[in-house]
Amino acid sequence: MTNNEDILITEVALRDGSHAISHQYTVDQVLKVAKALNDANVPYIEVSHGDGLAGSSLQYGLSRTNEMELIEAAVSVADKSKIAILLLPGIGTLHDLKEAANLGAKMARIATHVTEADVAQQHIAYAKELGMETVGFLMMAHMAPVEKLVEQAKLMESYGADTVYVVDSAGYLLPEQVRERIRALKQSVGTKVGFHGHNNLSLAMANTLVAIEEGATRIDGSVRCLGAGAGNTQTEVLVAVLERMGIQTGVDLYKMMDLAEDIVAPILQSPQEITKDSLTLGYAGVYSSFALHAKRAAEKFNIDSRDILIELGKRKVVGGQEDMILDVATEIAQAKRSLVLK
Ligand SMILES: CC[C@H](O)CC(=O)C(=O)O
Ligand SMILES: [Mn+2]
Repeated sequence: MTNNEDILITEVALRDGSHAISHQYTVDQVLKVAKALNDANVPYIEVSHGDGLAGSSLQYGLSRTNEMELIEAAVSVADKSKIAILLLPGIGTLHDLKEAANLGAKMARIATHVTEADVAQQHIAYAKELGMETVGFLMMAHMAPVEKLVEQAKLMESYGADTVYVVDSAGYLLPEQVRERIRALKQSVGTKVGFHGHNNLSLAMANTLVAIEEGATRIDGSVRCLGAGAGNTQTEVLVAVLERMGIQTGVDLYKMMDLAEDIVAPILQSPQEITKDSLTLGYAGVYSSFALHAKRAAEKFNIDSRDILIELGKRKVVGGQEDMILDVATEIAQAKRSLVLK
């Protein structure tokens, strides 16, 4: 490990948190957050649209600022931290990856649905060619049995991933489910293993600690829980807990607390809480980034957003199927109307 730390944290508020603020980051906000994270010795800072490079679109939500400008801003203030980007093959391209690398991004996290690692081959290989550290990011990890996850992680490894992540995109996994997944990966792949949690069932911290117990050494967190849904494992809290457990992260706790309170809290449109919508994401196993889309659809059709999310969970909708949110909302509204007319 670099820096003799036990756990290396990747701060995701400037990427996953983009979902929570409808992709409205400004250069000034990114400069301030990235500088403070760098000063607090956070090893990796992820910066991208919430849905990864080139995510800015009507389907996923338009960014206020071109993400390449945000990446450039973060790189300009990070002399210790490395800037990471997220890329979902099919949304981001090799061209986007190259542009980010040219701007100084040092880590490429290539994200696929948990059963679709094969679409990451080109992107992982190209990131390696560009000299970047590479992560295979297996999203919606609850949707595949452990053996399938292992098979997909092995594929990511064969493409050149330095680390493979178990990504609990819906915040659905229970601690024992995290345990069996991380344990299986540790037994079968030679890469480092990481964990990315969401706090929709208030289990992000517990799940992260179980992941660490089973040998995960790369952990994602979002300061002030600034991530999709109820947010991720809260970085400053994680640093404090690990410090008490005698586990070194190298991150300065007071500086993280100050950043959370003074810089990040004012960026939030509302405090990150486990609301009825985010709780439903975790309960139904739905992508955390769907929360705001479902809320808007519910308002438009005057229906309960929880009904939309539960139905999306039943249909096992995955990332990239955001258009289904409106379809499901329309169907629920029609069914409601026909009930009234009967
Ligand atoms: C849509 C990409 C997604 O937000 C990536 C991620 O953080 C997750 O799956 O949890
Ligand atoms: Mn996430």
